[in-house]
Amino acid sequence: MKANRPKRDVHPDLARERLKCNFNIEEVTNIIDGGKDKTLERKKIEDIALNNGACLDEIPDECLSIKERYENAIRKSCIYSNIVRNEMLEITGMENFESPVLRRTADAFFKDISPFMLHLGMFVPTLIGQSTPEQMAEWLPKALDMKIIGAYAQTELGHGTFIRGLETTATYDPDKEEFVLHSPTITSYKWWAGGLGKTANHCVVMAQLYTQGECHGTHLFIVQIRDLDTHMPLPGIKVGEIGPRMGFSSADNGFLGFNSFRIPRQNMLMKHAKVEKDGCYVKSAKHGKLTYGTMVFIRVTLVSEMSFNLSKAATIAIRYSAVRRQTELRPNEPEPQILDYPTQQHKLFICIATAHAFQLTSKWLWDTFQAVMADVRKGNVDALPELHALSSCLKAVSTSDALSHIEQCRFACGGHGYMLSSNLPFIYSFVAATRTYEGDYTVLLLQTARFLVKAWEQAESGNNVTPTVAYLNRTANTKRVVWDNTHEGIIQSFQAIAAGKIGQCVRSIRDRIKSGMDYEDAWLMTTVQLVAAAEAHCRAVLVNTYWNEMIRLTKSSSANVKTVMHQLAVLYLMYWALEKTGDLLKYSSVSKQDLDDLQRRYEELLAALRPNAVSLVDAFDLRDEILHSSLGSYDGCVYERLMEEAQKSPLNAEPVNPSFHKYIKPLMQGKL
Ligand SMILES: CCCCC/C=C\C/C=C\C/C=C\C/C=C\C/C=C\CCC(=O)SCCNC(=O)CCNC(=O)[C@H](O)C(C)(C)COP(=O)(O)OP(=O)(O)OC[C@H]1O[C@@H](n2cnc3c(N)ncnc32)[C@H](O)[C@@H]1OP(=O)(O)O
Ligand SMILES: Cc1cc2nc3c(=O)[nH]c(=O)nc-3n(C[C@H](O)[C@H](O)[C@H](O)COP(=O)(O)OP(=O)(O)OC[C@H]3O[C@@H](n4cnc5c(N)ncnc54)[C@H](O)[C@@H]3O)c2cc1C
Repeated sequence: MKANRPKRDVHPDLARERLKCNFNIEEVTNIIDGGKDKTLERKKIEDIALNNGACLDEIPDECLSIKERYENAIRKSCIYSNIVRNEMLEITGMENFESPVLRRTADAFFKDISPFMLHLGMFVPTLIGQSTPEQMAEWLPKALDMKIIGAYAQTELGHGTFIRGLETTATYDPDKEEFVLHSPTITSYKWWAGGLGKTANHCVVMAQLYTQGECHGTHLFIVQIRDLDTHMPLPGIKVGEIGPRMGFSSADNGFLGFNSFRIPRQNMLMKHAKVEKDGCYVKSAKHGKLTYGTMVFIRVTLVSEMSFNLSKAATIAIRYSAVRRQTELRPNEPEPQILDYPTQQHKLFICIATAHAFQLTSKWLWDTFQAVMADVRKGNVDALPELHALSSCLKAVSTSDALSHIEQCRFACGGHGYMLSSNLPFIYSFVAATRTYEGDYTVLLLQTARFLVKAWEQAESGNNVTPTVAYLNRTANTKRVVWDNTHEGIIQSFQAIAAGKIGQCVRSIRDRIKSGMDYEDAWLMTTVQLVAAAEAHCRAVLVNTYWNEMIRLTKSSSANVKTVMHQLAVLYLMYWALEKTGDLLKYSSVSKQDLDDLQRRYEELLAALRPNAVSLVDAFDLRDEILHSSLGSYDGCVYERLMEEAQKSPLNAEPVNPSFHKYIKPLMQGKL
């Protein structure tokens, strides 16, 4: 079902915008992609996906029933995974099966979510991260070759956050050398796993391990849940889909219950702990939380995922704003493009800057993750707490910021932004889920806060702390930092805010303990402040990393590219400084005059960026097939596309709907 769309001339307003561009777009694209070779590789992979059946559906997905939508998503997922398996992985290399480039081509097929996403997104990474070499040899080739399709079943109806509270049990039976999986209560039913409801025939299950009469906490097991031939659930398995959701509508999120269901001993994923044939439990992990590794991995990848989603929303809203005209400024003058309104620029330019900030930070985070994992493989887990703290806060803040900026993009498109054909509601509901899944925002910031409180205490007593909190060594014992409106000054102010807030948390906890509370209650009473402190730390990390990476990556760029990349980074610093004026007043010597100057400079910067705005989103290089938007296509033919999409509404298939004769007419005639 491939729709042939008419090729149109570029809207004159967009064409004029492109003539104003004063920098080399390709250079910026190369920076975002991570180098010229990476851009070429991405384009090659996109060509393969888009020339091989990426489908613009004749009937929009949103006009289909739940069942039709799922079936269409499965049809396309099969085509897509075949292309990934047979063609794309040849280019990226099998080890890069999770490359963001592959991920973004998937959007050419699915406005919503592929039911296979969690197979590649979590099942395969769990096999890689949690298996012994023998288990990997057994399962991984089958999974990569789509001979088995998996899900990640951790969350239960009763618990998502508190993993130690999960209720599913895996009890070892040494006589048969099997584990017996059981769901003892309704709340122990697995709930939410993507692809579990109808698609997966296997899944990774997190369950409480019992052996020799003792509980050893949560461990991971690989479980076949459906017959590979008939796809019927195996005896002892109760599986289904959880029902309609805000987004993720084609991902068949599922529930799963076990009735004394048996699996072989070898199906416990035994990289970090094992159960011997006789039932003896042996732990080899040097760190108690290594079984949570897949979650850390996904949290790391989500930062780049947020950059991608934000760049899509920004492209749609900025191209639309260049074409949309509204309200005469002066009598008899043409209505301006809405992009000329500084209020519109304020909503949208931060989205471009944030997409850059997240992209550059995500590459740095990925390198950090790889280095820590290499250490872990050698048995050194010293850097794991810092990685956990860092990935937790960056996941929380990037998903939360992306969500609010994407909502601003929708606001920026007025009524048309509310149309599903704009794609903004799909992008929004996808990103809304990311703020919750893989660790809720508040919960993850509280994890970071635990690390920060310990780091603050170390710094306070004069000990050196780890790199991402090194600013505490400088600022832990300082009251207020001297305000300086350069980029270094603003970055230092963010570090001072973070240090000030963490210090205030430590004092609050100590005061509460002094007044008779135990540690747990004192911590609990301080959690509102602790969340704010962890967020402030994350902002300090983001501004510092974005700035340093921007400088590093533009060293050999042309002058105008340097300028525009510099402008975006300064805009990012100023935007957040102005958002946090209360904190600046509290933790730096900033004056009212300084803040007024900052506001004025920010407004001047919006105006300076205005001529390059459309080209900056062109530099994201998002093809129309990936954007799926009536408002954001490269040619800017917004009104034609809106009308075209309206024609596809099933309600327009007939001039008069039967409900007129059945209900409305009798009502009009007083016969109802
Ligand atoms: C064919 C088409 C496909 C195309 C797609 C292609 C590719 C896809 C690629 C990318 C796509 C992008 C993204 C989408 C992919 C997948 C995502 C989709 C769906 C989401 C799936 C899920 O949501 S899975 C479920 C996730 N669940 C959670 O995250 C639960 C959150 N809870 C926790 O993480 C934890 O349990 C906790 C941290 C809240 C608490 O744990 P607990 O055990 O109670 O620990 P504590 O007692 O509080 O702490 C003790 C101690 O441990 C430290 N710690 C905790 N966690 C970790 C860790 N992970 N690592 C290291 N250390 C850890 C903690 O800090 C404490 O330390 P201290 O005692 O020293 O303070
Ligand atoms: C679209 C989607 C896809 C998903 N896919 C999967 C999947 O494939 N596999 C899987 O296993 N799971 C999956 N999940 C589940 C997801 O990981 C959990 O929903 C998430 O971790 C949050 O847990 P929860 O639902 O138990 O929320 P809760 O923990 O019940 O949170 C509810 C509220 O309580 C607050 N709260 C909870 N604990 C604390 C605390 N200690 N301190 C302060 N506040 C707290 C939270 O901040 C939140 O405001 C998915 C969820 C969604 C929405």
